[in-house]
Amino acid sequence: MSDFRQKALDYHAKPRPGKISVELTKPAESVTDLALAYSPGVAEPVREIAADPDAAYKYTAKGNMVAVISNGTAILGLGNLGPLASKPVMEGKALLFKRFAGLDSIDIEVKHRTTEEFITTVANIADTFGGINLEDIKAPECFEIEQELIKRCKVPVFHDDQHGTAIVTAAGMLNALEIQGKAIHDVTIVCMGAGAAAVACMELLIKCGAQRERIYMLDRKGVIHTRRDDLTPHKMLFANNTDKRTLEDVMEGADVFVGVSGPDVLPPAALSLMAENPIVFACSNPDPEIKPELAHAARKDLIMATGRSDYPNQVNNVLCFPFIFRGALDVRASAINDEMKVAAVEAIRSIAKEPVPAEVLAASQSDSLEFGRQYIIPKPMDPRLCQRVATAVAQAAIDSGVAGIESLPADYMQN
Ligand SMILES: NC(=O)C1=CN([C@@H]2O[C@H](COP(=O)(O)OP(=O)(O)OC[C@H]3O[C@@H](n4cnc5c(N)ncnc54)[C@H](OP(=O)(O)O)[C@@H]3O)[C@@H](O)[C@H]2O)C=CC1
Ligand SMILES: CC(=O)C(=O)O
Ligand SMILES: [Mg+2]
Repeated sequence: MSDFRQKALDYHAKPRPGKISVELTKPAESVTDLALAYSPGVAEPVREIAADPDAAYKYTAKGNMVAVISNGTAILGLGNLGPLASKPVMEGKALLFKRFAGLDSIDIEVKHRTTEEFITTVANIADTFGGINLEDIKAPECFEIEQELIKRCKVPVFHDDQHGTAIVTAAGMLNALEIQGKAIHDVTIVCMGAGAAAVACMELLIKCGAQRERIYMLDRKGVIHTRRDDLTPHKMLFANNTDKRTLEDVMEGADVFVGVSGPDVLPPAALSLMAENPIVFACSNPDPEIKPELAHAARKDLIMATGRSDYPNQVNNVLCFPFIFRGALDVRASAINDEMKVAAVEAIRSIAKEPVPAEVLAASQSDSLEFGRQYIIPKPMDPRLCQRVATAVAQAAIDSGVAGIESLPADYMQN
């Protein structure tokens, strides 16, 4: 067994299994404490909530609690390994919610037979939480699941692999294009993968100015084009009227490659076909579409990003989901809308252009980080992410009319 594999297993197993636990926020030592916490005192908030459901935000942990919910059908790039096997990833998301945004979070892995059964299960428990983060649910079911849950739930529902990934990809891409001297309107984009992350990333890049006709999307069968008769409705949105059929066909002259598919599917030789100053986001986890060492050996003029923590330029939804939920929950937003997503993109990308605090350099084990090819996007441990992204998202929720409060407190995110 490799050293790293053993270390990762030990990290999860010791000193106690798993990565999260529950902590108490009130004293529970004496009979007086118990009389308040449990019987008879607990009856008072019960009566308040029965009379007014919003009182749950005042008397329970609901307003600071996110459910991370999966069925394990697209666990990272590992595939459909079932709900229980997804638990380490979902606990990991809970760890990140707490560590980076102070949000309490619990993982829920759902076994189900039909899509409707999954939707009903989540809808039936949604009121317990301030928000629902859907995770690692494969396409195409993820699209129906998210849309239906948004309709049925009063709290924000957000499929992280779609929108968290899209927000971070757009933030990193806009910066990378700026560094490479390219305009988003003019670039040709190859997107390897046509699932949850791919569709949302390309739709958001289009909202940011990319041209749909200049995007070539591929699935396991190759280029998605108008003469294919096996396309789902979401793939159809990206069907090109083109004679190009293979990865090599579309990489010829391309400016940008975005990989949200699987490991090692981009051969180094394909990089030599790309235009000058190309951008490669190989975002599949844990193993990218191409290893950065191979990509840099093939192209010296490249900007390269992966989804991993152990290479420069980590394009990963961890830069978004803790903070977008922090902002949404703090203003009791009923939804996470496009205005909030765009606000998150701008807030994330702006941080990369500013000097990096010493604590972030230390945590990143770097001597220096400066906006450029090796630093297009902030590091997850940058405390400015929580302040700036949550504030921008909360304000956008208020301005777009989905918040439950009228204005942000003057000292919001000041401490
Ligand atoms: N860095 C980040 O923040 C994130 C990275 N990801 C990564 O993106 C990948 C996809 O996740 P997600 O969209 O949720 O999963 P989905 O199951 O929804 O979609 C997977 C897509 O990838 C395609 N695909 C898989 N293997 C290949 C291959 N060998 N060649 C071409 N296409 C392939 C599938 O093709 P087909 O339709 O033909 O089955 C499908 O369209 C994962 O590796 C995941 O780790 C996801 C979210 C965030
Ligand atoms: C990062 C993430 O959510 C994924 O790879 O699925
Ligand atoms: Mg995921």
